[in-house]
Amino acid sequence: MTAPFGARLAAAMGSHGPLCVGIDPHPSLLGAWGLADDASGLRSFALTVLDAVAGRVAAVKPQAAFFERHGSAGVAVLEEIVAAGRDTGTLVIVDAKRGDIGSTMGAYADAFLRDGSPLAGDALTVSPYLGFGSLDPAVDLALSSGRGLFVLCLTSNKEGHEVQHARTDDGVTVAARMAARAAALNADVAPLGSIGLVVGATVGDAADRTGVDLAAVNGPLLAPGIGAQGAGARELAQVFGAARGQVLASSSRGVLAAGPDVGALRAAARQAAQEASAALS
Ligand SMILES: O=c1ccn([C@@H]2O[C@H](COP(=O)(O)O)[C@@H](O)[C@H]2O)c(=O)[nH]1
Repeated sequence: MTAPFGARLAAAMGSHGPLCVGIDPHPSLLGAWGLADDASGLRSFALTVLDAVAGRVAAVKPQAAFFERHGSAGVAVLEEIVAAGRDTGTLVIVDAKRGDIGSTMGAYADAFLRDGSPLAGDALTVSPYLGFGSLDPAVDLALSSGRGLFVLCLTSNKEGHEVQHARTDDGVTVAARMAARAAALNADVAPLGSIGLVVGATVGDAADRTGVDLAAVNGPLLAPGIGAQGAGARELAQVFGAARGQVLASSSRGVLAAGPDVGALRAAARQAAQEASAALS
């Protein structure tokens, strides 16, 4: 029986520090690395990132969109990278941000969270904006298979407030409601629940303003926005406060820009992990 994702992530962050390296094969990065913008370029890019950081960081996060834009050949590369990442023992968070009505969500859960599925990593990013309950099939399968979810809560983009800061009839913000639902699923779990949230490192004091109690979530907090989107150590410390021990900082372009040299990528990831660790300790 696989240990729960939250426990596996806590152990990985304890061993390697609180950094997740995003595998985002942007066309511009492929070009800068001297690779073609096709499936073979994607494959070289992603395998190089794994070579550089697997076994050295807590997690990697392939961004599905950059693979899907190449159709079935790109999805086949994503499958290969998910398998290769898992073989190294480094946790794989598939960033596909799925969300749909419950019956269709069951199919997404099968694709990304079921044992034996070629797209199943250790965790999946999901969108709760069809209602948190629409995620039930993914929650059930994640928890029963030792996997995890990262539910979008306070996203790093500037438009996120339009939905996430809105208040429902009872005056509670949408973001706070999503966080409370995740907290209920993680109640009494130690050391960390498996239903995490996405909270951008760029959101400033949004958690306070929206009434999101990050520490009470008792689950991991995936924090994109480091590096290319402008956040750094100061922002990490400011945004997460008392919840800093739950944070998995995520950087894609900030690390990937150091490639294609494996040693340079490794050094960039090491530096990002050290900075995140110092900011969050
Ligand atoms: O709120 C969110 C949720 C997800 N992301 C994803 O993280 C990476 C960020 O890449 P950088 O190059 O480090 O900016 C990317 O895959 C996004 O889709 C996010 O940025 N914000």
